[in-house]
Order: sequence, then C-alpha cells, then structure tokens
Amino acid sequence: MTFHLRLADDNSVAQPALTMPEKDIHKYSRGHALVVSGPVLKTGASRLAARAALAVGAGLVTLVGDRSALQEHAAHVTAIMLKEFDPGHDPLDERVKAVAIGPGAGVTPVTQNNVLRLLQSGIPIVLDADALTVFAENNHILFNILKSFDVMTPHKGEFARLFPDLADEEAIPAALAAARRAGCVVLLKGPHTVIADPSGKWAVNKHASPWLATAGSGDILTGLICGLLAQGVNSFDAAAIAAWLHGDIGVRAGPGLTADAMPEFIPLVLQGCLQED
Ligand SMILES: NC(=O)C1=CN([C@@H]2O[C@H](COP(=O)(O)OP(=O)(O)OC[C@H]3O[C@@H](n4cnc5c(N)ncnc54)[C@H](O)[C@@H]3O)[C@@H](O)[C@H]2O)[C@@H](O)CC1
Ligand SMILES: Nc1ncnc2c1ncn2[C@@H]1O[C@H](COP(=O)(O)OP(=O)(O)O)[C@@H](O)[C@H]1O
Repeated sequence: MTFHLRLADDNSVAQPALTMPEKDIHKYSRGHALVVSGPVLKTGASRLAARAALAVGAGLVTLVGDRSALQEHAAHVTAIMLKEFDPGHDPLDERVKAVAIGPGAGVTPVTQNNVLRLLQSGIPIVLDADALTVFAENNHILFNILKSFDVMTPHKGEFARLFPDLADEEAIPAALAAARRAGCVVLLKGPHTVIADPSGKWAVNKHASPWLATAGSGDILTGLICGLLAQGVNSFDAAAIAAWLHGDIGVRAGPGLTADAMPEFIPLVLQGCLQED
C-alpha cells in the first residue's frame, strides 16, 4: 500500500492517491508505530492518536506508558498493544518505525526527558502539544536535536510559545521560518494548515471544516502522521497527506463530530483515495 501526495498548482494539498496493499503484505511490513501515553487520568489524548495511527494503516500500534496509565488504556483498547515505558526499559526496537509524543503528556520534566531520549533514536518522531510546550523556555535544546525527518504539529498557541517572534507573521512564511530554525518539518494547524520543511518546501491544506475544532482533533492528526510515517511515507508527505485525510473526516462528518468518532471515518476517507488497478 502506498500513499501519494498530490499538490495543486498553488501548493494546496489535493486528495492523495492510495494504492492497494501488495498481496504478500504482513503486519510488520506495514510498520510498527509507538505512541507515548500521558499519565493516569490523562490517557485519552494519546489513545486517540494511537487509534488514528492504527486506522490509517500502521500494521501494529503500541501505547507505551507507566503501569497505571496502561491499566486505564486496557479498559478501552483491544487491537492496540500496551507496553511499560520506564527509565530502565527502552520501548524502541528495530521494528518501531515512528513515534508520537505530546498529546496529554504533561508539561513536566518527564515529558522533556522522554522527548530528548526519543529524538536520539534516529526514528521519525511526531511532536505535538505538551512535547512542544515543555520547551517554551529552552527551545534551543529542542532545535539542536531535531532532525529533518521529525515533525512538529503546533496549534497557534503552541507555535507562539516556541517561535514568539514569528507568531504574528502570515502562516506560510511563519511555518517556513520555523522549519528552517527548528530543522524539522513544521505543520502549523489552523483553518488552513501549513506544512513546511527546512529546505523551503511548503504546502497548504485547505480541505477541512470548522467541525474539526473540537477537543482531541489535533491528537487524531498526530496519530495519522505517525501511522503514515510507520508505513514509510516521507515526513513532509506524511504531514501533508495526514492534514488532507483529517480535513476529509471533518468534511464527511459535519455537525456533531467528536474526536472519539473520528477514527471511525478513516476507512471511508481511505476508500475515497483508493486507486483501483
Ligand atoms: N481527550 C483528551 O484527553 C484531550 C487532551 N488534550 C490535551 O490537553 C493538553 C492541553 O492542550 P490544549 O491545546 O488544550 O492547551 P495548551 O496547553 O496548548 O494551551 C491552550 C492555550 O493556548 C491558547 N491558544 C492560542 N491559540 C490556540 C489555538 N489555535 N488552539 C488552541 N489553543 C490556542 C488558548 O487560548 C489557551 O489559553 C495537551 O496535553 C493536549 O494534548 C487536548 O488535546 C484536548 C483533548
Ligand atoms: N476552524 C477550523 N477549520 C478547520 N480546521 C480546524 C478549525 N479549527 C481547528 N481545526 C483543526 O482541528 C485540529 C485542532 O487541533 P488542536 O488545536 O491541536 O486540538 P486538540 O489539542 O484539542 O487536539 C487541527 O488539525 C486544526 O487544523
């Protein structure tokens, strides 16, 4: 199964093309995605991300966290795997192809340490929410360690914390300057979502709906990006394709959409992208 990013002449993201999986595909060849859980009573956001990563096609998804957080997840998830993540127990192995961290993580030293440790792995990491906010006072530490294949997904508030001098710029130049400075792919969320990379490449996703403005919606986007990265899609394309797929959920679902319901729309969204042989 491959995803192809399609851009219109004005760099807006068009409906991506999806091909059928090869006949001999197996779950490990579809990629293993890992999502770092928040602590107990803050596990919902990471669970949303994990559900989206699995639905978009990662072969396996594991939520990693401490024991009490995993017990909470165990009451909710079935296909998603659970694994303890503690300082003496590295959750990464050669089969993990992408990691997401930040949703519900907490603005704490634990989150900061986890981010720095994961960024040393050489595996593409999606950083969202608290994984960004936690570096508001020392953004240089983050920028020094990010790689060009990592992806950050700030909303406007998170963007202003990391790039205060760019916060009042137009979204496209702001995202481009941020990507250059941070050295990674930056996806700046909003009614129009801008994707930029350190080389100056950019795209804008306008295929969306205000019904997406609901708690946990960004966590779903994080999971979509992570799930695409796990399948081997390059980071810029994964961010841009995920923005379109996420937008399509909003367009299809309309009123009453909640983040809990979003993963259930993903099969329909993918079906719409599928190219018949
Ligand atoms: N179901 C869940 O468990 C959910 C957990 N969430 C988690 O809650 C924590 C806090 O995230 P939040 O995003 O709510 O808050 P933030 O900690 O990012 O701060 C929100 C503040 O930023 C300002 N802001 C400026 N522009 C904004 C924009 N475009 N969108 C949102 N806020 C903007 C707001 O006015 C507000 O004062 C994160 O860990 C997040 O992952 C949320 O994702 C919501 C759902
Ligand atoms: N008015 C809007 N029109 C289109 N998309 C929107 C609108 N408001 C929010 N979104 C999308 O919804 C998502 C919200 O993400 P975020 O702010 O991180 O929410 P949360 O932290 O609750 O998960 C982003 O992908 C954003 O682009």
